[in-house]
Order: sequence, then C-alpha cells, then structure tokens
Amino acid sequence: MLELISLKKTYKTGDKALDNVTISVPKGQIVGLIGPSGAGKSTLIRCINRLVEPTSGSISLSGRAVTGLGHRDLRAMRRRIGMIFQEYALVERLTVMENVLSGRLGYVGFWTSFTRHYSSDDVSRAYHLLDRVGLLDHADKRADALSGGQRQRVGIARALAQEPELLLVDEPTASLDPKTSRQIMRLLTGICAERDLPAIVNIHDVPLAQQFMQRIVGLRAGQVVFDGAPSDLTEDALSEIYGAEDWHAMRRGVEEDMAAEADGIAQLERIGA
Ligand SMILES: Nc1ncnc2c1ncn2[C@@H]1O[C@H](COP(=O)(O)OP(=O)(O)OP(=O)(O)O)[C@@H](O)[C@H]1O
Repeated sequence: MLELISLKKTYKTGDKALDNVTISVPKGQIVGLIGPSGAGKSTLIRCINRLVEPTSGSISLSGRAVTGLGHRDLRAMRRRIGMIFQEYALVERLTVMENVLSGRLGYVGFWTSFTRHYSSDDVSRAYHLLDRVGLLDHADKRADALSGGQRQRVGIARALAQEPELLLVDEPTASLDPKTSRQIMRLLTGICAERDLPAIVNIHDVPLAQQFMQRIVGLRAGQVVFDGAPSDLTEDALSEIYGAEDWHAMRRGVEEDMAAEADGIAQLERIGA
C-alpha cells in the first residue's frame, strides 16, 4: 500500500505544483493520473521516489516512510519502486538483455556493475521477463534497433527486473501510435494484475485511461479534484478537471482510430488473411 498524506510541493520559483494531495493506493491497484498541462502530475510521480523533494506531507510504502530517509536508505527504497518513462531511457548501444539486467544495478556491488557480470539468477529472471513482454527473440539486439513499442517493452522488463513493490509510470505511451499504446497498456495492466503490483500512471490520454485504469485521479492546479472509477468520469467531472481544455478532441481521435482498427481487421478477415 502506498500512502500520500497532505503532500505539498512548492518549487523555488514559487510555483505551487502540489497542494495537499492525500491518496492511498492498495496492492494491485492501477491508478491513472490525469489533468491538464501543469496540473502537477509529473511532480507527484517524482515526489513519490523523491526525484523531487516534497515541501511537506508524508509518503509511505508498505508502512515504511519514504519521506525523511537519508541517502543510503533512500537508495534502498528506490530499488522497491520501478519507474517507466515516456522516452524509455534505454542505453542505446547496449543490448536488450543488458538493458533489462541494468534494472538489477541497485542490488549489485560496484564491481558487478562495472564488469556487468550478473548472477545466473539475474540472467534467468531477465530471460523470463523478456519472454513475458514478448521480446525473447530480440534479447541480443541493440536497443537502438528497436521500434518505439519494443523499446517501451524493454523499459517495462527493466523496471520489473528490480522486483519492485510499486510502479511509477510517466506517460508511457506519449511517443507511441494509438494501436501500440493500447498494446502497451494491456501489457502493463496484465503484469500488474499477475503480480498484485500497484501502479500510478501519468497518462494524458483520457480515453486510454478510461479503458485501462481501475481508478482515476484527476489533478487540477495541484489539487485532487476527482478520485473514482473510470465509469464515474462524466462530462461534468472532466470539465472540473480540464476546465476549458478540449478533451473532446482526444475522445473523437480515439473513436476514429478504434473504428479504423476494427475496419482493418474486418478487411483482413474478408480476404482470409
Ligand atoms: N523544476 C521546476 N521548477 C519550477 N517549477 C516547476 C518545475 N517543474 C514543474 N514546475 C511547475 O510546477 C507545476 C506542475 O508541473 P508538472 O510538470 O508537475 O505538471 P504536469 O501535470 O506533469 O504537466 P504536463 O502534463 O505538461 O507534463 C507547473 O506550474 C510547472 O510550471
């Protein structure tokens, strides 16, 4: 269980990015964080693993405090939190396998990280994860030879190699086309369900959030203005979160895209492919 209590963040510039955020996320729950640009979504994600230092409030994971930890304990705590980024953050010249194994770096000593001789347990775990994300045949490819969707699969496998207790996911599909985005969301939610892993996903695409998230938290100007099931995300609730921003445009886009995808499948079926 992740617990955030009265979390506040005011940057040195005076920008109030988070204003009294209180939420808890039980094991296995996958929460979509939505809101307009500047609402504080990235700040919230980054406060949880203290890449950004909260101004006040408390954070705990499985009953253990995250706020107030010194350097050493913070490093140990960060192992327990897997992070998946929009831009994948892979090491381009390393192989898929090496990128996944780098998820173990928080656990190994300096010499292992320097020589990159991982234990056979680490290697077999990495193979297992590559199989789960559908990349077993690509283990020896360099990361820069992969498509966007494949790169995000490596990002997911690397985060899981840490054996995290929580996943923080920052706009995982922002650089992907709609069909690949849905495949990635399906993979991510499937993995969280299998492992009873809680996740917070910063997702700017409302229809995608509604389709895949179990719970949605809407932020506006650093405050939680919606917290509920995707089915409760009515037009009024969306107006409350987004104000004048045109979220209708996003919804139209996804409907057109899903219709095109269904059309393509029907055509393939007609020609017997
Ligand atoms: N490093 C920083 N220094 C000063 N202000 C910042 C910093 N990072 C973010 N902010 C401010 O904090 C507020 C919240 O920003 P944040 O990036 O968390 O929002 P967001 O909801 O993730 O936006 P987006 O969807 O555009 O990424 C904004 O007003 C932003 O300008």
